[in-house]
Amino acid sequence: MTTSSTPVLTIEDLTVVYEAEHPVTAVRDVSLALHPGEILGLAGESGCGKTTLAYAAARLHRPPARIASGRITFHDRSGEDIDVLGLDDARLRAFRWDKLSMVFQGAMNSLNPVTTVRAQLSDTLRTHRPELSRAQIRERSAAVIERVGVDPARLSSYPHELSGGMRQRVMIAMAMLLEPQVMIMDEPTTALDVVVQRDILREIVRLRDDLGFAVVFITHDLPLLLEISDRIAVMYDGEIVELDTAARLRQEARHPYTRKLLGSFPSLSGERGAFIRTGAEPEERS
Ligand SMILES: Nc1ncnc2c1ncn2[C@@H]1O[C@H](COP(=O)(O)OP(=O)(O)OP(=O)(O)O)[C@@H](O)[C@H]1O
Repeated sequence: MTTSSTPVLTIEDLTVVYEAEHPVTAVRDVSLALHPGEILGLAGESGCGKTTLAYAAARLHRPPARIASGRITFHDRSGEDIDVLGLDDARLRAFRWDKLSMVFQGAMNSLNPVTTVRAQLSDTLRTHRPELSRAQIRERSAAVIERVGVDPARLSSYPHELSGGMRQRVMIAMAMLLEPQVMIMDEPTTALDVVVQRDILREIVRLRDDLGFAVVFITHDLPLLLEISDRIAVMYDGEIVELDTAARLRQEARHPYTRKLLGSFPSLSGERGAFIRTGAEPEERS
């Protein structure tokens, strides 16, 4: 997918510290530009700071995490530049889900167990789109649930009546509901079995193609990340040490850590997208 030159989100010199007894600088001077419609993969070993960066970008970090310095700017399609770190609580609530949304690992468990899928979707729509009529809310809820491959009859279901895969799809529908320009996905399918993961990932790529939102995608599955990402940022000890297209990283990774990371997957010469397009299993992807 080609990317336009004006980013949708820019992160500049972001530093995030956990103010524990021994403070940990989990994200160090990170700068990043996310372009409209691109899938940016975030790779790196456990503990390198991926989740901290993702949470901070959505301003979802909680104490002891503190943003020590940096700027996050959302370049809205309306032309307005939004200073994300400067938003007050009310504006932040309006910003989240609407402009930028998140799907985290296990997000499916954050669905409210005592309300139906329909009620959860319509609550969000009523809050953020008060101008919509009841009929429009019903229509939109059915359309979004269908888009993520769930039968709209399921709108009347409670979360416990759905499989894990379906619940995670509902969370993706929630994240897409207001047509945000950026979605941050941290291990969105990790808790699911491989076949369901593949179906959902294929769906995410297709939806991105249709709707044009940008995605920051975090997974430990490097082969998968290489296939679905337009560019990959490699993090090491809180810093982004390399950022390039998946193809170029495969051929000419400069940083020793990236080479080590790629070297640990000897069969990574497969054509990008084969897994998503054909559903080939990892061992067939050589
Ligand atoms: N609540 C916390 N208090 C103190 N340190 C923390 C806290 N949460 C995370 N850290 C530290 O911050 C660093 C980055 O953690 P983070 O979870 O962002 O890494 P990650 O790359 O997402 O790891 P994983 O891939 O395992 O999810 C690690 O050193 C971790 O120990």
